[in-house]
Amino acid sequence: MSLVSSGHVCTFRISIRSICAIVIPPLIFIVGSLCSSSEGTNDAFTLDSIRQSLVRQEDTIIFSLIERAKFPINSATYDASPSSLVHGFPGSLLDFVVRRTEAVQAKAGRYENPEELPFLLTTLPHPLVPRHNYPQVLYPAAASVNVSKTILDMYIQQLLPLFTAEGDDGNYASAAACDLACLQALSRRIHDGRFVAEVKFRDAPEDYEPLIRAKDRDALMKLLTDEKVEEIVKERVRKKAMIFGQEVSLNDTDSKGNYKVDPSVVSHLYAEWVIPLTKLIEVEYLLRRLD
Ligand SMILES: C=C(O[C@@H]1C=C(C(=O)O)C=C[C@H]1O)C(=O)O
Repeated sequence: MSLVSSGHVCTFRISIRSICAIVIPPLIFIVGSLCSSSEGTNDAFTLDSIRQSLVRQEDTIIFSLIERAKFPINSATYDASPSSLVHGFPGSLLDFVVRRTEAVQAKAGRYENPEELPFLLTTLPHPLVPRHNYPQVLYPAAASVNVSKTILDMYIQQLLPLFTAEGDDGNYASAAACDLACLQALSRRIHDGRFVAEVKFRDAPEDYEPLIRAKDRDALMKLLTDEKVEEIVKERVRKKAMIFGQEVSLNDTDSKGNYKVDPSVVSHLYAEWVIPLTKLIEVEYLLRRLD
C-alpha cells in the first residue's frame, strides 16, 4: 500500500495544473490538492489511511531485516578508509552500492515519488522514463525535511550489531544489497512523517498555527504525539517479528523460540529510532508549514 501511487493522470488535472503553474507557488500547492480531491485521491490522505500505510510498511521493514540477518555483520562492507574494498572509490562498499543503485533508480523514476528520498545522491540524474503525476500533497517549503544521514549512521553503528551475528562470510555485495533494502524501507517510513504532519495540520490548523508561529518545538511535539498509538505500534511489530521470523517446521515442538530476528530488537528499533525520528520529521515539517 503506497501513500502516493494512486495519482492516475487525467487531462483535466493536467490542464488545471498547467494553468496553476503560472500563478504564485502557494496557490499551486492548494490547487494541486484540490485537483487530487476532485479525483478522489485526496481521500487517501486521512490520518487513518496514512496509519494503514505505516502498518503495511512494518512488514517491509521486518522482512528486510530478516533478509539482512542471513549474513553475519561483515564489517568490511562499511570500512570507508583508503584501504576499503572498492578500488578507486572514495568510500565504503555500502556507499558504492548505495550511490550507484540510487543513480540507476533515479533514472528509472524512483525519486519522482515524493515518498522516496535518496541517501547519498545530492544531485539526481534525470529520469529516463515518462513522468507519473503523483498527487502533490506536501507543502513545498516543508517537503524537503530530511534525516537520511541520521538514519544511515544509526543503521550502521547501532542497529546492525543488534540483529546480525558476529563474523565475516565474504558476502559483502549481498549484505550491502540487503542493507540498502533495509535503509530504503526505514527511510520511507520515517519520512512519511511529513504526510502525517500535513494531515494533522489540515485537521486542526487552529491548534498548530500559533505553535508554529512561536516556533515552539516542545509544544508541537506534545500536540502531535499519540502515546496509545505508539504503544500499539511497538507491540504489533514485536508480534509480527515473532510470526514472520519463526522457523517453520512440520514438527511443532522444533521451532519454538527461534526467531530470525529477535522480536525485542524490532520493538527496540521502533521505540528508539523509528518513532522518535518520525516525530522529529513531523516537528521539522510543521515548523516550515507556514513559510
Ligand atoms: C505517526 C504518527 O505520529 C506519532 C508517531 C507515531 C509513530 O511513529 O508510530 C505514532 C503516534 C504519534 O505519536 C501518528 O499519529 O500516527
